[in-house]
Amino acid sequence: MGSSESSQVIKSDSFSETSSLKSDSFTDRVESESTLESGCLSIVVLGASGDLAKKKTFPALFHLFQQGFLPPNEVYIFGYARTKLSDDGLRDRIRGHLGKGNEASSEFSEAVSKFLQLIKYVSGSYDSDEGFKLLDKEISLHEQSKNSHEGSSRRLFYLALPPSVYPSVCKMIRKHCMNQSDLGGWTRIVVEKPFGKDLSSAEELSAQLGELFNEQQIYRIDHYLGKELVQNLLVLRFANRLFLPLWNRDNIDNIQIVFREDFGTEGRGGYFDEYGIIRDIIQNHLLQVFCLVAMEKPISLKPEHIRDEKVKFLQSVLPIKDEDVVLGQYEGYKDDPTVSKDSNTPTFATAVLRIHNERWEGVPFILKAGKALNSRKAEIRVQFKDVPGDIFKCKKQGRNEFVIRLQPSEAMYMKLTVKQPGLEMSTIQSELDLSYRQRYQGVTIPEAYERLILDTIRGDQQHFVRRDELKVAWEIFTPLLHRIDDGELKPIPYKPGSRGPKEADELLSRAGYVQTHGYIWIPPTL
Ligand SMILES: NC(=O)C1=CN([C@@H]2O[C@H](COP(=O)(O)OP(=O)(O)OC[C@H]3O[C@@H](n4cnc5c(N)ncnc54)[C@H](OP(=O)(O)O)[C@@H]3O)[C@@H](O)[C@H]2O)C=CC1
Ligand SMILES: O=C1O[C@H](COP(=O)(O)O)[C@@H](O)[C@H](O)[C@H]1O
Repeated sequence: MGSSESSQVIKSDSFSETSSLKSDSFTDRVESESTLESGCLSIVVLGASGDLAKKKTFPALFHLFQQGFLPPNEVYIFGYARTKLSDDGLRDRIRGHLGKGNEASSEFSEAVSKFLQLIKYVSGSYDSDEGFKLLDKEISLHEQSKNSHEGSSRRLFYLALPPSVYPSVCKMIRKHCMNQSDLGGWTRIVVEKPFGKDLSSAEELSAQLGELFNEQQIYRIDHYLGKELVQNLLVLRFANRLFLPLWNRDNIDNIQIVFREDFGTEGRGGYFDEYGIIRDIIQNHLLQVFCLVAMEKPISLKPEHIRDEKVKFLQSVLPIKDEDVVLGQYEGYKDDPTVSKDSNTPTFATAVLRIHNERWEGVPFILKAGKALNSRKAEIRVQFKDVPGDIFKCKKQGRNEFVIRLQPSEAMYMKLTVKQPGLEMSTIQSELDLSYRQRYQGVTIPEAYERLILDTIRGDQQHFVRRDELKVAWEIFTPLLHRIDDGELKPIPYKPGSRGPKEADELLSRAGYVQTHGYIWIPPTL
């Protein structure tokens, strides 16, 4: 990319125009740099025949369409992949995945039909000129049909593709499908994880993409950053006086960030075996949550200020020691014909991360993720230190814990010791509970992808991973990953449907976590 064109694109991305797109995010009110534009918008889903496109990308686009964020007079959606399909063939593939519970209503069917009519399919390969020339022609036809002025149209390319084809696809987009940006138009690309396999491959990929697009045009998506309770973390920490004095090594003993799934790698064994649970979940999703839980307050909500703080925090993470890691592999994992018979790939991992900074020195952060476990949930568990001077002799009952349940049943609850109601002066464990289903009845929590795609259209990179952030994330995990790849660390077998290897619980208690016995939080029912 010529430098003048590159700077022109940056400039156009910071234009602020009036918009027909709805905008109600609080970041808009607090001096966000996100753009508000109108004009022709072409959304291109590359890999449209695939699993992610069908299950996440098209449904997210449909929900945005239903809410009026993708006005039919401005927006057209293109699916692109190698598979030979007609427009109707693609529509039939995705139709059944668009519902969110109200499928029976005629209003819903009407919305589905209108949405599907906005979709066109173009077939072509990922590295040949013809397919992308054809794609450009179709996009241009759409832009002309909307009387869009050259230079004012917007083109969003969503790469729902294996990362191995990112470089060739990006080259083709750059060569054939770029938009002029002189009237505020833009070209943006969204790339999925896994972004590389280790530090050097990620850096190589970043360099390849960096030659073609500038950082303002690249949206590295991590869908955990679009989850409601993840988006709430900065508000919770920095808009509540209550937490400010408590959120540090003086008060907090340990923090867990946990991801559990109650199913295995079904249907994705080939992909998973190459990557494993650390690359699939911990290095990206859990690490992003970790940043938001522990980073310092950004000077504003501008995307660069937030991402600067994340990078600074990640740079203070100490190298991970082998004795701070437990790996597991569920029994039966290798029965999948797409998985190597002598696979050393972990499907479970617990890693204790330690921070070298003033706030967190000595506080272990325990990142845990596993497939084929006994439940499906993701949560953050902040365990406070014991109360000094235990006059109620209640220490053994449990410590205060602040739990943020990301999914399912979004909630925040604080485990407290209270007086047992009645005549006796005895204590029990209870909770202050904010359960979203109960507190926000009738409010639909948007899907992560829905929010993040809207951000890409608005040009808000706050919830996307910056290149230097990605680099530090890989720096933290690459030495450990290489030791696993070389077979120096081996996963311990565990039974599907269990808690994972018992060694992980032993590591947890070595790190200082004290389990509360005889208490369990039950999500309130309506
Ligand atoms: N599926 C999921 O739940 C999630 C996926 N992701 C990420 O999203 C991206 C897409 O995932 P997913 O949809 O599952 O992937 P798929 O394996 O379904 O691939 C998507 C499409 O890419 C094309 N494709 C597949 N393999 C190759 C190949 N080796 N070379 C060229 N083209 C290929 C196929 O289209 P055709 O042959 O028609 O061209 C396929 O339909 C990946 O980066 C993945 O890691 C991230 C989070 C969750
Ligand atoms: O990125 C991925 O995430 C899913 C879990 O996402 P969730 O939103 O359902 O928690 C995981 O199943 C998959 O292995 C991984 O690639």
